[in-house]
Amino acid sequence: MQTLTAKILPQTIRQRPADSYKGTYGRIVLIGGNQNFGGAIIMASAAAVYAGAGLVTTLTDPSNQGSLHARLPEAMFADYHDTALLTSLVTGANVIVIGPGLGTDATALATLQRVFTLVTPQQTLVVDGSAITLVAEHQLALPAVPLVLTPHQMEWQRISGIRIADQTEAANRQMVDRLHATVVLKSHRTEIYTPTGTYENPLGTPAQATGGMGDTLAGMVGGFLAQFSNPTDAVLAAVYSHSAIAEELARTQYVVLPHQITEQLPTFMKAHEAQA
Ligand SMILES: NC(=O)C1=CN([C@@H]2O[C@H](COP(=O)(O)OP(=O)(O)OC[C@H]3O[C@@H](n4cnc5c(N)ncnc54)[C@H](O)[C@@H]3O)[C@@H](O)[C@H]2O)[C@@H](O)CC1
Ligand SMILES: Nc1ncnc2c1ncn2[C@@H]1O[C@H](COP(=O)(O)OP(=O)(O)O)[C@@H](O)[C@H]1O
Ligand SMILES: [Mg+2]
Repeated sequence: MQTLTAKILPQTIRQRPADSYKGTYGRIVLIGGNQNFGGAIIMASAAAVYAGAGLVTTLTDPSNQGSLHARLPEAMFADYHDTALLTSLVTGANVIVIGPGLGTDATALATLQRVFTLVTPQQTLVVDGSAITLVAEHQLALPAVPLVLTPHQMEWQRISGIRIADQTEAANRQMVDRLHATVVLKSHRTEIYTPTGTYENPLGTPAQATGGMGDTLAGMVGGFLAQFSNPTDAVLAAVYSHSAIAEELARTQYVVLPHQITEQLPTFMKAHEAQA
């Protein structure tokens, strides 16, 4: 297992070319947030916007529209019950993030299944939170597209069948290769299994142990994938940045709130960008 270093940041985060516009930096849709978990998809969407994704649309329960726009006017809203709109937005996206706060009821399942049938190999799909639980509960086949899964240890147990105590590198690798996905296995020391390598994130702090921290990471992963050319590097750099910012904040804070990581992203990325 390789240990990630700060080198992944300038390797991934590029100075923006002058001759560019929002379309250059990707079109991302984030799907989730039922009537109870609206905060999850709002945090994920905010992370994608602050990471620099060009155009961000949030597909969620309509009860979340007001809070989404109050918190994040940069994001567009769509009702995830509107199947025609969902189809056109998913079809037009480069990156789709599904799962934060999606829940596991019939609407959530139908939405996930619809997205699985719509995505194509030209897109990248990030599957997080409830969407992972749904795949496990209903034994759904994952679509044959570039896939990133971001389970915590219990979600990984559900989808892989490997109990938390038995989640060794060898056991995880066998399952990752069967899933044909990049897997970000989140814990106090997150591991990233890519098609070609395995990485340990050396950073992270218990100040991060608060609800919404993973929702924020899912949005960052999506935001990095939307705009940086190497998808593996994009995932690695997002994981590293998430914890590096948290560690900086934890020097003076007992707990780090997910939205505070998001707020630091533009400054952090500027400090670590490579020169063109
Ligand atoms: N503000 C919000 O709207 C929030 C919504 N959330 C959403 O709630 C849904 C359910 O997700 P949860 O993860 O809370 O619930 P889950 O039931 O999926 O997972 C939590 C269970 O996993 C166990 N577990 C074992 N190892 C763990 C580890 N390393 N990290 C985390 N849990 C571990 C916990 O003890 C607990 O029993 C998701 O869709 C999520 O996005 C949560 O992110 C919390 C905040
Ligand atoms: N003690 C810890 N040390 C380091 N990182 C942690 C710790 N506890 C939680 N995290 C990080 O916080 C995030 C939690 O993700 P997740 O459980 O999906 O949260 P949520 O679904 O509530 O947003 C992961 O990135 C995990 O690595
Ligand atoms: Mg989560």
